[in-house]
Amino acid sequence: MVVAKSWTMVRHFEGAPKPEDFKLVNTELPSLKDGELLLESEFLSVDPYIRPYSKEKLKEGDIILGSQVARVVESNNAAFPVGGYYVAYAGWTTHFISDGTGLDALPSNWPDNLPRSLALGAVGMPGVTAYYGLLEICKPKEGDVLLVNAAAGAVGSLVGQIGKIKGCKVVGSAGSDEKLTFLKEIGFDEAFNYKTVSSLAEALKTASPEGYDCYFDNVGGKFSDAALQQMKDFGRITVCGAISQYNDSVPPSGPYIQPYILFKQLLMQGFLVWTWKNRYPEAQKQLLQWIAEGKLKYHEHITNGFENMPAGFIGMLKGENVGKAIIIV
Ligand SMILES: NC(=O)C1=CN([C@@H]2O[C@H](COP(=O)(O)OP(=O)(O)OC[C@H]3O[C@@H](n4cnc5c(N)ncnc54)[C@H](OP(=O)(O)O)[C@@H]3O)[C@@H](O)[C@H]2O)C=CC1
Ligand SMILES: CCCCCCCCC/C=C/C=O
Repeated sequence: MVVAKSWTMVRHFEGAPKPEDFKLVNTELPSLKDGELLLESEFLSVDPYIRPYSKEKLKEGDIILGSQVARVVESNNAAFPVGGYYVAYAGWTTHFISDGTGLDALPSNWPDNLPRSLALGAVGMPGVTAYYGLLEICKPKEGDVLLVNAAAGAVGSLVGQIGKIKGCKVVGSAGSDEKLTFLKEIGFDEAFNYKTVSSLAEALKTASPEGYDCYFDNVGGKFSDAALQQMKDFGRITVCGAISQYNDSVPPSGPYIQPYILFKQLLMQGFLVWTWKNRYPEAQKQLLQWIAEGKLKYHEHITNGFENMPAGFIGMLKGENVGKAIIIV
């Protein structure tokens, strides 16, 4: 008999998630039926989307949303043999039973020297987000100036590097000086700490006096208010995230952006990686190749221990991570 440990939501988050919003529960799993398999989570992912989506997708007592790389430990389904590794969206749990629906095998050419946790990061959902969100919406061209915020995180650090591969000048913003050093190490041309600059507008102008052709927005809010004013005519904007607003219970009223969009003739489009689900393999193949060629560097921020998962999640939302925040069971 297997006991699954799972993190459940005690109450809906109000403002920033707090340790007391989470409860660890043990559940005895039943024996497998025909066609079922038992999986054990090896790596789990903590991602910003959990904060906004939990409101509409979860009720109190449910297992927290999330994905993992899990190994098949028992199987009554010949299509999923013991020992196979899959990415699943089974939530914050150490073990789960599946009939195979929704399990994604790791890419078949997974190199022996790469950690499987990358299937949750640079070669997984965040990697695919950076790839299509940048290339299909911002459509960067050689010589373009690209701006990305939350630049030292899972998505942002890849966006900047893909921008460099495509011949852009890349400017990043992040929330600590340690992160700025990281951004320079992975090839960003300019980087500033949005928490310590005296004026966002001035920091954006100093980093690129001629303005920005492409803006990959992970943050929204005041940062975007400032960034829109620095766009060049016909600039392209990917609205990928709005992390500065996920904890707001009342939407802030902001400057109204229509005049900037109108007079600069900007293109601004929301992006959800889920829409690109059937094109994951194409992006993953390219991401793996760039990693193998040394053109794309990945960095992981590891929290050890399933019992520390809420702390890893809360810490990521506060900006403690450099690169992809991962939990090792
Ligand atoms: N649209 C889509 O399909 C997807 C969207 N996303 C979005 O992309 C963004 C980045 O996700 P991901 O790379 O996984 O996460 P990150 O690894 O970038 O971690 C989140 C980071 O956000 C930054 N942050 C937190 N609060 C604020 C704030 N108030 N203002 C500015 N920055 C803040 C922190 O960095 P710092 O120290 O710099 O503040 C923190 O490290 C998120 O908005 C997420 O929702 C992610 C995946 C898919
Ligand atoms: C129950 C929802 C699972 C969705 C996982 C993928 C999230 C993609 C969209 C992210 C948006 C903002 O972070």
